Amino acid sequence: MTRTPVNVTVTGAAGQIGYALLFRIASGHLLGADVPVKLRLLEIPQGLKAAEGTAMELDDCAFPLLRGIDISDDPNVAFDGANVALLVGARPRTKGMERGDLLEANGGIFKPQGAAINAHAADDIKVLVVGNPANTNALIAQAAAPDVPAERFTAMTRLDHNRAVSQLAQKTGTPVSEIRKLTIWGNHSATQYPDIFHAEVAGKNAAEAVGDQAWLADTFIPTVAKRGAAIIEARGASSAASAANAAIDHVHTWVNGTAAGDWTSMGIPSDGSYGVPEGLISSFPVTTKDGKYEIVQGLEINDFSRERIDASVRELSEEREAVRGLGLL
Ligand SMILES: NC(=O)c1ccc[n+]([C@@H]2O[C@H](COP(=O)([O-])OP(=O)(O)OC[C@H]3O[C@@H](n4cnc5c(N)ncnc54)[C@H](O)[C@@H]3O)[C@@H](O)[C@H]2O)c1
Ligand SMILES: O=C(O)C[C@H](O)C(=O)O
Repeated sequence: MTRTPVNVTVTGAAGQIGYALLFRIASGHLLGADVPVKLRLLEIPQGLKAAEGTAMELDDCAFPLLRGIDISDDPNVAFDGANVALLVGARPRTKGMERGDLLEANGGIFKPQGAAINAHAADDIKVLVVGNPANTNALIAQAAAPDVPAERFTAMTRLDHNRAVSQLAQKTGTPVSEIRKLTIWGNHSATQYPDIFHAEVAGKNAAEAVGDQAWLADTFIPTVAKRGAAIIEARGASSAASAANAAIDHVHTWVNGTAAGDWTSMGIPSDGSYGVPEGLISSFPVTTKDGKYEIVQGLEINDFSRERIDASVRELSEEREAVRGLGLL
């Protein structure tokens, strides 16, 4: 039986991340090797021509799973019937800029997009916000979509998760495939907290395997938390291929499930777990199954972790207040 194609809307399709992302969606990495997709690309008017060029290249790949590409500068058209929405289009951070500086510039983009999702997306819509500041942009879009279940709006911390896995693998001389149960808590920003106290390296507790508190506090955490800025400094542009890869991982895991004995990190609306105020879109350890996620419960949080989780969550609360003040919530 031929499966109905899944409509995947990508905003900012002509940008750097878009260019790295679209080809992988079309080749089956987002949803699975047997799932046909239709791409709906949203750009601003100045980006339409470049999006058309990318669409020509997508055609030229003759991807068997790609069943159509529509391009629009109207969110009401681009989100019509969307099953998955990847909100990438935003203004990227440039050298010396903190993510907070972007709140006002990008807030205006996510409110109308949330409203268009509310009015036109399919009932099973799943939204991933990549554009920064991702957690608070997701909150803005969610607030503008009162008819969509709040938990369908998520923000990307999978890139941070993958960065942390890689750093830990390198430190312990272990393959990435042997690292499990790592957690990113809080905001996708320099305050995020990559937590290895419950992680495992080849089945052993990661903090014990590392056995080096100074490395954890002074090297690992800052390296992961400031990796985005380090990439901007080195490349002169923000991370693109690794961000696209993380977006693929986030949605693939959400739809297809986490492996037994492991979890992942997602920015999701808090239900109050671990003392994170309800409603903030904060990163948590989650397991996924049948297209739904659940926060991993019952983890013991030591003082070192508590302090860092609280600091990042405080920043999220401040961002929420700031966008409230701007009338975006
Ligand atoms: N969450 C993460 O881990 C993570 C990682 C890397 C980058 N990012 C963020 O992703 C975003 C995109 O990065 P990029 O490198 O692709 O930037 P880019 O500037 O190359 O591309 C952004 C694209 O978005 C388009 N755009 C702007 N406003 C739009 C709107 N209202 N509707 C549709 N399209 C719109 C632009 O025309 C442009 O083509 C940035 O905010 C960046 O900071 C997030
Ligand atoms: O840090 C940035 O501004 C880009 C992105 O969010 C990243 O983490 O690479």
